[in-house]
Amino acid sequence: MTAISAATQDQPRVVLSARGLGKDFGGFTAVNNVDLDVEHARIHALIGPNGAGKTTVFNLLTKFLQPTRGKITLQGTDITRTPPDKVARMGLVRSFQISAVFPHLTVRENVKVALQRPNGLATQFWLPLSALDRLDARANELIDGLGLAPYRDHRAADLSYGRKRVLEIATTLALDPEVLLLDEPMAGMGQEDVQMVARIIRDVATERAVLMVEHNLNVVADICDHVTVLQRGEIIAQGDYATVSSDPRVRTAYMGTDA
Ligand SMILES: Nc1ncnc2c1ncn2[C@@H]1O[C@H](COP(=O)(O)OP(=O)(O)OP(=O)(O)O)[C@@H](O)[C@H]1O
Repeated sequence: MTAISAATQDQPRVVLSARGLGKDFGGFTAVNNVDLDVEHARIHALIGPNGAGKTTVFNLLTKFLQPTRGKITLQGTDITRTPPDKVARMGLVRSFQISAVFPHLTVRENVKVALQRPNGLATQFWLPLSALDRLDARANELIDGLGLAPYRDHRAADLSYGRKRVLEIATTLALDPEVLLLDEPMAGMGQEDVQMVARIIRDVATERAVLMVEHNLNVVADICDHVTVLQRGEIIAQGDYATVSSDPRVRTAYMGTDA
């Protein structure tokens, strides 16, 4: 590799960006003046105490809520007024947790159903065998890549909680997103599942950007490259975990003290 191409690879590439983002609900400002840059091949955490505005920021970025103020760009394109389905097709995909998985279908069937969406195959009544073969190959690739191979023919309902989350991530990856938004991916999990899902998120992020809301600060410290801390709708700190966790404002926000 030449020095120039190595340098280019090391350059952070911003794929999702927000400037001056704000949301008012009636007279109440839930999010104010949020600037955010989410980079390719990085895991970015959005943290903050309850009611800080994390979910609202997620809803604004994915366009489930219309911003009151500010601008959002995805790969350089202004998406501030773009509807959510179009934003998803442009590569910004949000995980919808287990509800996106059909419990009575097997792991393989769930992934194939998800794969038919981006390919537009679902609208066809029957498919040439070659198309089905391609679908099978891609489904197997996703299943193997996420460590679900031993459970390929298990019904989703019979999977452990952690593996259901992994299957849900697999169905999201079927859309081949450039930016993956995960809302509390570790919620309700035991330690073993947390470690498995953390490993998978790290793998997933080698080829795309991940933005996640996460309450488990051990996970954030472990796998996140960049952390944005919100409090009362505003950013109070940004940087790597070591930087934000030693920030007195963050300590006060979490503990009620900076001691
Ligand atoms: N649709 C709405 N109408 C009015 N207020 C809202 C609405 N959605 C959120 N809020 C308020 O905005 C603030 C931020 O809420 P949000 O759910 O974004 O916080 P959060 O950081 O995700 O909290 P948690 O960690 O508890 O999920 C809260 O005070 C909440 O009550």
